[in-house]
Amino acid sequence: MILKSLSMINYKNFDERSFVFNNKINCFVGNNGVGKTNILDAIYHLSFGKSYFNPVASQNIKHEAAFFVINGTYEKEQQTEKIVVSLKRGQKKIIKRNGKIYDRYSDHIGFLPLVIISPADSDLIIEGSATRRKFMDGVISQSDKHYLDALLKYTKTLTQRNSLLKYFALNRTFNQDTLEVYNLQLEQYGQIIYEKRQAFLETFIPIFKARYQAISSGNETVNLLYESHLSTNNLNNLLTNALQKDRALQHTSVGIHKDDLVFNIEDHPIKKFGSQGQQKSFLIALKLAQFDFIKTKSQVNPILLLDDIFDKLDAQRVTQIIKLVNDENFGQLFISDTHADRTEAVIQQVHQTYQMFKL
Ligand SMILES: Nc1ncnc2c1ncn2[C@@H]1O[C@H](COP(=O)(O)OP(=O)(O)OP(=O)(O)O)[C@@H](O)[C@H]1O
Repeated sequence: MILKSLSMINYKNFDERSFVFNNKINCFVGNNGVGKTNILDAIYHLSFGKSYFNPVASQNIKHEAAFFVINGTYEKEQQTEKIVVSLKRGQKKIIKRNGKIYDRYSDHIGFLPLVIISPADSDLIIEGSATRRKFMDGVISQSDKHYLDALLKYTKTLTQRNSLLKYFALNRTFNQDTLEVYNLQLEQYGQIIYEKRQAFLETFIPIFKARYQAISSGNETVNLLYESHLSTNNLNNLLTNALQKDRALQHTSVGIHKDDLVFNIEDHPIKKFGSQGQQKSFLIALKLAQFDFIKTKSQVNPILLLDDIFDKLDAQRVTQIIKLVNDENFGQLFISDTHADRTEAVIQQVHQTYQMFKL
């Protein structure tokens, strides 16, 4: 799968901009703030229908403009695929494939597999469990439609159940039967998600460990541990046991929306006990394992976006990573960096064709 060309109108700091890409490696170089990351984010938009960096959709429209349009032309399985993502202020986002609007955004997820490695990934270590669930969801959803479907239904039911708990509290009323309807739905979808997360990690953890060993210089052991309320009991029982607490809190305190993925080094949390270098290697290993996993599942080489990669790693590590992906016949790579010379020196070592875009 190759992204042949990209054009953007009113996307973040760009008025109008078009690029025709190299089939292998593309580098965006320029000073801080010229919009290198924004271009990568536009490519991310074409795969996921949203920004990797800014969850508020309207903030991706150029200041003072009324809309943005991102247009990508891909070659996939000898077919040309035209993807358009557009947003007008105050309206719903539109995603089109070959002129046809998707009824549901989720139908598009996984069609153009993509992995991004960015300095913002450190949130996975620093922030709360939601970012790590989002990571798991992102990896699994790109190769499993049933997972995404169960996740969307679970999230919708959870919102409804929470609204009901608020309604009960506000109106000093309670109805077990109505709540039970939601409990059963949460149990049904939650069990699917729990089992799929477990199965995913069984495959993913060995890949991740191998990637970490390959890119780290040390011999330390790393691990990922899945934590879920559902490992202790089924969700219906958990919801029943938590009823008084949930009524007091006016939201649902147990379920797979509280799952976490613990990042360990030598059996201790990497957040507290990992060095800067170990944390960086950990994050890169996670993302490369994501690349491997999606590639195996979807039989497509995901597009790989390397944002500001030198911010995380020294030139030797960067070369190692690019060689690694190159050796394994990767698809297409997009890199952003402030220094053209540094990037070019690394790229030339992999003996691939490439294109530099100076911004
Ligand atoms: N909605 C928007 N409208 C206009 N400009 C925006 C919008 N959102 C972001 N920007 C601008 O985009 C620029 C940042 O772009 P980007 O993060 O892509 O830079 P970069 O080239 O990757 O920089 P760095 O090397 O520092 O990472 C900033 O100048 C910011 O003000």
